Amino acid sequence: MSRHRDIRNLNLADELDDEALSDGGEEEMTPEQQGLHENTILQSVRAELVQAQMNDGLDQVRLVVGDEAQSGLSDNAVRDALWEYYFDVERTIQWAFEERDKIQLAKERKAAKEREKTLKLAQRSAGSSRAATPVGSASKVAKKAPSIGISTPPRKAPVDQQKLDLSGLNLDDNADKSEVTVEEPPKMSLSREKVLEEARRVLDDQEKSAKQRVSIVVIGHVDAGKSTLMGRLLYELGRLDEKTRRANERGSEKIGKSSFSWAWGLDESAEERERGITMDIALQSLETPHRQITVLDAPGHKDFIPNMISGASQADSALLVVDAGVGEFEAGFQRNGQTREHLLLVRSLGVSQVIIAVNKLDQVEWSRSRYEEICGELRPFLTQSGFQPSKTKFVPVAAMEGVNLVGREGPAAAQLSEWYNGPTLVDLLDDLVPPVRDINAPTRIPISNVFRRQSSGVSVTGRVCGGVIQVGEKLRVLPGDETGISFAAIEIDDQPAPWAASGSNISLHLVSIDPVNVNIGSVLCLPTELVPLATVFTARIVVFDIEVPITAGASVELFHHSRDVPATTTKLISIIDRASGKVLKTNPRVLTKGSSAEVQITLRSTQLGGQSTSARGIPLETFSTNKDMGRILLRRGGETIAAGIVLAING
Ligand SMILES: Nc1nc2c(ncn2[C@@H]2O[C@H](COP(=O)(O)OP(=O)(O)OP(=O)(O)O)[C@@H](O)[C@H]2O)c(=O)[nH]1
Repeated sequence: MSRHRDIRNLNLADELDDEALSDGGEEEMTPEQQGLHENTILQSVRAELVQAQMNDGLDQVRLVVGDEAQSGLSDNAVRDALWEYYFDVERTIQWAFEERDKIQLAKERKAAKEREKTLKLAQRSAGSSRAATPVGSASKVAKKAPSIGISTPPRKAPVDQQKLDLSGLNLDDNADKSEVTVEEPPKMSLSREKVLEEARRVLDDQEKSAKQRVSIVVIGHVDAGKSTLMGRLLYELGRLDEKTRRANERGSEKIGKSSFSWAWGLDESAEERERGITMDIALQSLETPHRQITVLDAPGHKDFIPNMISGASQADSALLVVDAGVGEFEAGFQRNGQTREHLLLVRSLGVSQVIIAVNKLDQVEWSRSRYEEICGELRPFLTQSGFQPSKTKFVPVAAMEGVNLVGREGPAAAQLSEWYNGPTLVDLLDDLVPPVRDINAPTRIPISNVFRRQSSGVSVTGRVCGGVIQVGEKLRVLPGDETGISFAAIEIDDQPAPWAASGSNISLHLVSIDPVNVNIGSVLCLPTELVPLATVFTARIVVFDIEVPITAGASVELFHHSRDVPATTTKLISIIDRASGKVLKTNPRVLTKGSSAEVQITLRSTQLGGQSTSARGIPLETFSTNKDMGRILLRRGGETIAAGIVLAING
């Protein structure tokens, strides 16, 4: 039986051969870019594995566990076995990442020690009685973290770095000659009360006069035109300069993908550009007359739904892009299409306002009836999914030609102008309702991305889900027992800020921390206001349109912000009437589609290298304590089966 690709046998030289894609391929990658590039490759390997597994996974598992008829195993048992297998693959890859990071860290520590030794020797031999200036002290400004997502286009790697087993992940001794600095945390400039006061004042002022901040996740079926739309919009609003646009045009033409040139404004990794699909969340910011908008461009392909969930959990609102093409809209909207799944997911994650851009109208000759047909199909589904009609807005667009994004001038828009005189996309974006910011709540920052640095510290991105933080403040990272970590810089939309309040999408540079303990899905909080760690909890869930019912003891994948872990629905407690909240049935045997239920969920232990490791608690809170921290999703076999809220932490 063909097992999954063993990543230790991958030929990185082949994987990295992206000369044709890189703009200025003769330049060597910086170690930071090399690290990002390797991450991109591992992510794509993971995607490939999942895809291969989903394609022939059931057959493969049948080979292992035996044909159903012979073994007497039920379909459910086979599916569970498949999921065990899937998690095994996931853990192996995770393990490779962690090994790479550990080795990198050990090297950094060694280099730092050697540096310290050399400094001491130098001082002694100079006979100086002065203390050495600490290297990389507060005055030495940390190098800017790469912006969020895989946004630095990788350069071609030198050939001798292009080998992969674990040593090929850029771990050989000669690979790292970068200077290692030890940064000291800066001091807090204001007391906590003062920061809260200032935050309140600034947010009030913003509400009255300045631009208010909102974040939006761009969702929709694969190839609907999400990245093209955002790339073109960035250009129209002056956020993408002419030079970059031309470079993207030339680059995409060179590899025969000229129709993706606008998408290159957001899809920046070589893998994404080569395949013509978005794989990870790309983060950008743009301004409309009254809004400062953080844009999270999500992947449409079903293999990357976990990344899409991570993006959606950081957003206040959604922009759904649908393809008006005949058969294309229908493909996205059918059962299992991502138009449906994405809408359900974002609503379950708390997003209540959505703009629907009906795209590629140029392909249907600007047909008004096609536009109205699509709006008519979507409206009832939006209402059923829990979106209020007043919070759903439709807009006809053609992303490639830039029609009705900021205006409707020029011949390309003439046919649309004959029947449409409503708002443009920018008008609707400018009207988005900003989030309610609970700045008095305990500080919570679920980490959505981690950038380990060649020097000291680690940069993370995430959304503040409650409270306020300021530069220099001590934080705790959970899970883990690392206390007293601190951060040297905050960025909001790539701009440095002294503090950040609930609802902001931020990038933080953490110092005085062992980077091994900072992972995607970890939560940062104040040491005085810890988040509970849960391995068992009770949740109220709504079951999606599934074919195989949920049973007690079923294996599921639990999603919470950017984390996904294996879990089991250990108890089906009751079926609830959605409208009245009354218990309809206790201890049901199964949960079928559309039902609302209370269940107990237990995190599962994992198998790594043949050994079972017990489940580690994840930072979780009840929905009544913090809405953003108390939402979960359940997936199985690559399908989202339920969404829910946490009612109680049981252990
Ligand atoms: N004719 C026409 N084609 C478009 C338009 N917008 C996008 N496309 C094409 O649709 C294809 C997919 O565009 P992308 O922007 O990559 O789609 P996406 O939704 O971001 O794709 P994923 O993120 O991978 O799901 C590309 O070939 C685009 O050129 C449009 O307005 N008109």
